[in-house]
Amino acid sequence: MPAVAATKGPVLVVGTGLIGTSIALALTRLNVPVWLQDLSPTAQALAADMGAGSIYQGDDTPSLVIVATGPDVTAKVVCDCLDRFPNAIVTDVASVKEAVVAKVEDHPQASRYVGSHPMAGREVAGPAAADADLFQGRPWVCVPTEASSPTAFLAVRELATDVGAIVSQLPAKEHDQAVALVSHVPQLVSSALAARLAQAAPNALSLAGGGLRDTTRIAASDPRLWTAILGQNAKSVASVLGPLVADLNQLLSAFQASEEATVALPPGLLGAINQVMLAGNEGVKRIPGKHGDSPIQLAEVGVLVPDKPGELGRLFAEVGDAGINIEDLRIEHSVGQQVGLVWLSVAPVTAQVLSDFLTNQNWRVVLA
Ligand SMILES: NC(=O)C1=CN([C@@H]2O[C@H](COP(=O)(O)OP(=O)(O)OC[C@H]3O[C@@H](n4cnc5c(N)ncnc54)[C@H](O)[C@@H]3O)[C@@H](O)[C@H]2O)C=CC1
Ligand SMILES: O=C(O)C(=O)Cc1ccc(O)cc1
Repeated sequence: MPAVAATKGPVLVVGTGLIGTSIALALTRLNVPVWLQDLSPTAQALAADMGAGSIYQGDDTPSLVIVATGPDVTAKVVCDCLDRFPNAIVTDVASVKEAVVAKVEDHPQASRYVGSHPMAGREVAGPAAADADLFQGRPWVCVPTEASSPTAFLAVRELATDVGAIVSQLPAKEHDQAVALVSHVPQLVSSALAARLAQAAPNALSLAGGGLRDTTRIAASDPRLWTAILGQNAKSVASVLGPLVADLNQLLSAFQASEEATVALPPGLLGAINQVMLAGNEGVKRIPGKHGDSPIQLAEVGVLVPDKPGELGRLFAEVGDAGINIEDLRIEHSVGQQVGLVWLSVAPVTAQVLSDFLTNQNWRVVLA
């Protein structure tokens, strides 16, 4: 993050929930003056108490307005802000862009608007969950309209860079298609999968491991926000969901054939399973690495860590002593066990060295 912000304040954040307050915290940390406004007096006051800025009193003029309300009201709030602040640049952070841009483009002052979308968030809504580091190293898409001025575009780019994000640019329609694939349909699939668990027997749930946790983490997301997001991106979501459902139906037919078959393995079933597994292997390899750079292959080293205070810290310190960088991390917990399985992702050439080193230090090590 730059030590000196390029963003020229004062900045007005309208909507001091998770995203608005996170941006406000990041800008305040850079000494940019920030004003906060929310329909909810509680959200507004809590954001101010968290150190995100001061409550907007209505008599000063911001240079930049960031609209961070739900996507269903974003276009209207952006247009209101273009009217209220005749010299300010206005951006928004809504997860869907085509519906917002289509409405704002008709505004006579649309040259002062550039849309944006930080690709970072959390399952929890509201200012209490905000984090000044939320956007560090995360993608941030700038979505200029035909009317956007270069000055407005530059201001929004600078905002994204100031909060530590990696900036890119897309037209609204392409943006919406891309996020349908990488964010909106994954949310639906995760929720639909987790919904299967609602009536599951406790015995079955007690067997849950990392696989289920990984695939259902985002099912805890805010239903109100996601209903608005998905409703606004229906066309693009349908274009991803349709082929996915077709693939699942094909798989289902292969499995159902086995229910009716007289032989244990009906022809076609294993081929259909293998095909989806191979296609999945190809797809997952294409997800970019942690800094948005080209996909990197990492090796995982599993370490059994006692469920006691300080043990994780001790493990990390010892990995540091070995001179090895932890690229990523996940933890599997088992019900009723006093240990957790910590999976350390490291450069493949260092995996065996790390495993030997930690074994020598009396850790229980598993190589993936
Ligand atoms: N939650 C996430 O992970 C991400 C959300 N976004 C987008 O950011 C925007 C905000 O999302 P969150 O911060 O998660 O929601 P949130 O629910 O935490 O905050 C939204 C805030 O906007 C306020 N608000 C609603 N209408 C308003 C109005 N007319 N004037 C002033 N305040 C108003 C609400 O009172 C609430 O405090 C949404 O458009 C969402 O699509 C973008 C990236 C990630
Ligand atoms: O995609 C993810 O997993 C996130 O990082 C969270 C997220 C949720 C909603 C968005 O509009 C953008 C990002």
